[in-house]
Amino acid sequence: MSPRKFFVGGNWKMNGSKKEIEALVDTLKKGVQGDAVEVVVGCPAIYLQHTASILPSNIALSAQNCYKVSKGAFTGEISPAMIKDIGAPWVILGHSERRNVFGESDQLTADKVGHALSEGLKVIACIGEKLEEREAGKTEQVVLSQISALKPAIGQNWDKTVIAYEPVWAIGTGKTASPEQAQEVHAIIRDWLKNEISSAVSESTRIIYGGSVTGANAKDLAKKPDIDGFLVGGASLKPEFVDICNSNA
Ligand SMILES: O=C(COP(=O)(O)O)NO
Repeated sequence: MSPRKFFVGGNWKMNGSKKEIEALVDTLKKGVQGDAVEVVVGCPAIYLQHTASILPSNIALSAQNCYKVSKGAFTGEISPAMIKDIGAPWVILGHSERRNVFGESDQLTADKVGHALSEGLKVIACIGEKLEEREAGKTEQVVLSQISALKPAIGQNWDKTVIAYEPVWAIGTGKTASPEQAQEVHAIIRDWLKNEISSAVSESTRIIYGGSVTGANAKDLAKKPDIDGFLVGGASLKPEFVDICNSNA
């Protein structure tokens, strides 16, 4: 079990409607009591303002992406300033779908992370290897390369950053990393934080797991000492998300 405050993020991705979000928030209101767990929900940008208006105070709102500057001729993009303006304190950045579907590089991800933090947002920064990289024995090399690229952007803002380890081969596939597989990589990340940043940052930074987390497998994953919570996709749209939020109890 982790000594850090448990953190569960829901990543709704490109799903939902005003009606569906209202129903989901109602379920969360009834199931997620108090603030023993830090719960954050990431909704599509178009619904951020509406969701901000109906979320209870113990659940925080996150955007799923943003650009690397505050304003300008970037059609279709949103900025950290806009996300803050509508009352969302968090943003998810570097998700594997941004990297692999939309071609976002380590550098662009770092630029976005640095700008979002400089604008006062808190960041869930995602890293994770592809199946072929794991099968080639490159998991540690890939994951540490990705987090190293974020180091200058995060700077002194590790207290506003959560690291999400999301193996690409586990996202949306139903093939969850085993607790042992996830713990092994989380421990590698924790060691990197200690050696590259500081012991204090290593001890305090939440490292959360994402990739086919469900109400059924969350408890076993949560028992591992370096798994500090989850970033949940599909299951965050279902009532079982409440079970995942309560999985470290
Ligand atoms: O992308 C994910 C995980 O998605 P799933 O839970 O659907 O595998 N989190 O950001």
